[in-house]
Amino acid sequence: MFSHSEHIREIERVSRGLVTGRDDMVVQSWLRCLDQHRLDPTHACEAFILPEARLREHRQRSEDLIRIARSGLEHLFHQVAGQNYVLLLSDRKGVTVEFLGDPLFDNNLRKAGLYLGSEWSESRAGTCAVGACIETGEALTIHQTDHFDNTHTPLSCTAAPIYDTTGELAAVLDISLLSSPILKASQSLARHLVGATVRRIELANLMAQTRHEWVLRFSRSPEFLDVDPEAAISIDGGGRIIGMTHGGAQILARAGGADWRTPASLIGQPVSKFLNLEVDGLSELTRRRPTQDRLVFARDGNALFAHAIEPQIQRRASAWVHGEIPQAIRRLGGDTPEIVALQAKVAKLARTALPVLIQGETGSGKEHLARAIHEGSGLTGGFVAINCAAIPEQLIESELFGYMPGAFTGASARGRKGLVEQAERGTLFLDEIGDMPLALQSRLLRVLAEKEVLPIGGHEPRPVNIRIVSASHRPLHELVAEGRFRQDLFYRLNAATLALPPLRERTDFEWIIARVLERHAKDGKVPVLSSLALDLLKRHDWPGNIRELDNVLAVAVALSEGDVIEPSDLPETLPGAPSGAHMADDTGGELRRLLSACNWNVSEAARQLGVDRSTVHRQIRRFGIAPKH
Ligand SMILES: Nc1ncnc2c1ncn2[C@@H]1O[C@H](COP(=O)(O)OP(=O)(O)OP(=O)(O)O)[C@@H](O)[C@H]1O
Repeated sequence: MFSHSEHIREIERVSRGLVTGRDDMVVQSWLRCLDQHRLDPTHACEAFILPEARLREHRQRSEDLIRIARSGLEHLFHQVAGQNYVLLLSDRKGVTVEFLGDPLFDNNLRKAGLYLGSEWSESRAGTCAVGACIETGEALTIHQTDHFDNTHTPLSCTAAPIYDTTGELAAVLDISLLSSPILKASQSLARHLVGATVRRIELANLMAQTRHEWVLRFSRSPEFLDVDPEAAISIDGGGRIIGMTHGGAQILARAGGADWRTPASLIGQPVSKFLNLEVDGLSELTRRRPTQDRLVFARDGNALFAHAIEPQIQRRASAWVHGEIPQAIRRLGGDTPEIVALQAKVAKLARTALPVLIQGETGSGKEHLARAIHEGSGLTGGFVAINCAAIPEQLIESELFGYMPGAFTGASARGRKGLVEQAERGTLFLDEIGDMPLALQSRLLRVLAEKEVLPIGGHEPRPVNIRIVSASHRPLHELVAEGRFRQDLFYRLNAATLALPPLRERTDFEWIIARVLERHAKDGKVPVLSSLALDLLKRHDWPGNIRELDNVLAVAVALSEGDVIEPSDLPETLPGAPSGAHMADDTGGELRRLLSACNWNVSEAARQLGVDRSTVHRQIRRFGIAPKH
């Protein structure tokens, strides 16, 4: 048994530059303990466990990492079950934020510092696996008397660093034994297992963060490429590297003669600098081709098997199957060639993360289409809609971006999440985007460009992952030309435009009528139209589109005697009336009925008629219509 005094003597010899047979990284760590951390080997310290409140802060900061790492940790714990190993996940300060160990030994583990909240930084605990791993950025084993502090010499600990996708050290995974065989070599299997677990955690993290970009995975053997790749990088549409696992960073660094310890020399660089590959060539490396054909050459001459994964967004299990048009999108219309072409375009766009702009007259079904895009996307979050024309300008900001507690007079004490955050992992539908005030357009642009949101009164932007669908009944490019809409925002929103035909031009007019009639079934019976009534509907202009049709048929169903709707059940002004003229009946009876059905909400009545509010007001004055009290 190595005594405390022998241990101190060895450390002193090392400090004088003598060779003692210890691994070099242990020697370097002892020297750091003496010279930088000013620790005294004669002074043994108990393990330090953080108070509850501070531990909570550390855990909160590492929440995402813990979530991603957990299944890897559990899998590893399973692999070493029954061998008394303890697993610690520590943050980059060395604080244990997650712990898996046998509860039978709880007390002993806690005493030894193998516990939640223990701090294993080198400056606090002396040479230890977590601390030395943080200092060097490399996987290592600190076995028994390798520890600087005599308190920890019974332990054998193996740790590996976990890097984030930008190449910064984010955490350390440690696997420790309270008592172990004398030989350090006994821990080489532990090092191998920890290394493999960390590799999978980093890969899961890269995949979780990369939805809209390419991921390129590597392996030296074609057999393992698709099932357990060794490394991965993510690449944006312009061919620049935007993320990497540590293995990925090492491949790039080797290929480009750079140092993985300076990630800035890798992130943001064109992939072609490191690999004999351009972004256009990535589609050649997808699973569609046999693995052994997917060989990529690094600039240093090394060859690697590669697997490229196309940009995607997270989907539900029942996600879209290639080639099939989802139900929600099929419900958009009948099967005329024009509508089928529209459905096919919608289906293709739905499964991408591209922002879509919908243009179409009022009431033509823009929101209906936006919902179908959301449902067809397989996104796991919700559909959140905001009508920029319907809420006062000064409220749009807090509605969209939310606010912090006490951000302004009258703000709720708990603050409020904005619609942008409520749409996390889902779709934010911005209806009548043309009515968004210019000042807010810049803030929205920031959300889209930076993928983060800053609530009113907040200082820390929060990351968001949303899909944006916007709509306008006015051609947005005209508003841009008039200087009323920011051009840069227009381009951001308008990766693709979908133009909804007005009802009068729809080739599936009868299909739409059938759907609307189904909605107005009375006692389970779907009303039918006489051929004359259908003829009248076909000849009308429908300035208010499907919403107007819906309203007209609702009234007709209510007025009709039997199941058949006759021309007499339809508004007199219907056939072929030019836009807006159908309000101009002599008595204003139609308008009166509509206004009372809308609770005298003039905007709503105008919407249903497909005319301006001022037109409705003019007609109200003209006919002297007033609400009944
Ligand atoms: N394809 C469709 N089939 C059946 N009903 C539809 C269809 N599209 C829209 N509708 C119905 O038409 C009405 C108007 O649709 P929606 O609100 O989507 O239109 P909009 O263009 O967003 O209107 P606005 O311009 O006023 O915002 C709704 O009652 C909706 O259910």
